[in-house]
Amino acid sequence: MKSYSLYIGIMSGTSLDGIDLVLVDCSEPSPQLVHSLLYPFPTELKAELSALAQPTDNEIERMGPAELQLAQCYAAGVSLLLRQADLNASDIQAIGCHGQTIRHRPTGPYPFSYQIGNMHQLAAETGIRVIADFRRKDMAYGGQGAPLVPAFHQAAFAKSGSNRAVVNIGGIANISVLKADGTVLGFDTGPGNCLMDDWVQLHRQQAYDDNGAMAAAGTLQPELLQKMLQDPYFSQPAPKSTGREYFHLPWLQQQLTGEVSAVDVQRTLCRLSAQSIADCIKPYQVSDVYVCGGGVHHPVLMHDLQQLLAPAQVESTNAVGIAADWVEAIAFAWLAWAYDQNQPGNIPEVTGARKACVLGIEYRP
Ligand SMILES: Nc1ncnc2c1ncn2[C@@H]1O[C@H](COP(=O)(O)OP(=O)(O)OP(=O)(O)O)[C@@H](O)[C@H]1O
Ligand SMILES: CC(=O)N[C@H]1[C@@H]2OC[C@@H](O2)[C@@H](O)[C@@H]1O[C@H](C)C(=O)O
Repeated sequence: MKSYSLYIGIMSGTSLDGIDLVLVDCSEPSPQLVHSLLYPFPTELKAELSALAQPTDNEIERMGPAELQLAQCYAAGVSLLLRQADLNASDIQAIGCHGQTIRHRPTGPYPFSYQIGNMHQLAAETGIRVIADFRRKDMAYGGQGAPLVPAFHQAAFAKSGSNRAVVNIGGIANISVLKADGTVLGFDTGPGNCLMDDWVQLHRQQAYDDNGAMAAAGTLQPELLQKMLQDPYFSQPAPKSTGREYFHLPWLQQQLTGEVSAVDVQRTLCRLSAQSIADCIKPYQVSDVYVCGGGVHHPVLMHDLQQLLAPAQVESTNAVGIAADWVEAIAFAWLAWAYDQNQPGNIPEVTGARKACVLGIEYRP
């Protein structure tokens, strides 16, 4: 009889579009997705997490209750996932939980990165071991603490004999270049969907530009694009990582000095994401580009990427059998598995850490 090694991955990313939960079988060399669900944030908690992602009033008093409520949501999501998969807590080896990033300041004299979520509460409520706090060990060795998914991308997508790229387009976008010689590069390229989300929220009160409709209605403004691309983050060398405390509505509003219509701004923001991603991949002459994260559902963004990266083939990770919506959550299940195997989860060449480390801390029920 086949034996399983089941891990749960939980990711709630910078878009705050909900909590991604996956059940993954790690008994095979390539982790297999067994079940998945998107658990919604209660409206008030979403608003509070969004507020905490920028400098705001009374942060500590607000963070405490927010991280407890977040853990309760994670636990409710786990309970639903187990019910739907007809499994018990005792069937699961561990949960790998990213937590919610509320601040990421990887540079300066005192770098730090906060992923909140009361992990003791999550372990207590689920009765399952939780592995969390994945970023700070890498930072203790001088790394950026991000991106961490390149190690998983290498395990899941690398192909000997060809240069491939994997692009995650969430709120922020990050790339992994998996080279034919087995080495890996990776970093955050800048905004993925976050500025487009902010803009459509401001003008149409929608959480995101569904199907890229607003971007499709606009015309690219080359001058605005060039101005935005002048931001020093885009030309900064790797290792580098960024977040919502940098690419946010005030950043965009600072760029908008002339008269440009709202739809033209949205079209240009879409190209900004595509162009900043493509500029980073182009030098490596990759044959295939696999895209994951919510950006795969934005046809204008995918079209721009294909146009800018041709002759490389741009497609969703679905094309190689890994569900594009769940790659990040699968990566955190895999990082929990890597913790149990005493296997490093970071790639020093990516994060800039002085050494490869086993990432995470264990919380026992
Ligand atoms: N149907 C759609 N049309 C257009 N855009 C979409 C669609 N579905 C999702 N998206 C975009 O994808 C985003 C969510 O992507 P994802 O869940 O990968 O982000 P995240 O994991 O929260 O962020 P990060 O990877 O930065 O942590 C949404 O905010 C939206 O901009
Ligand atoms: C600090 C933080 O939460 N960073 C996220 C964010 O979302 C995308 C990009 O910015 C990436 O650097 C990272 O997430 C993925 C999971 C990572 O660490 O690889």
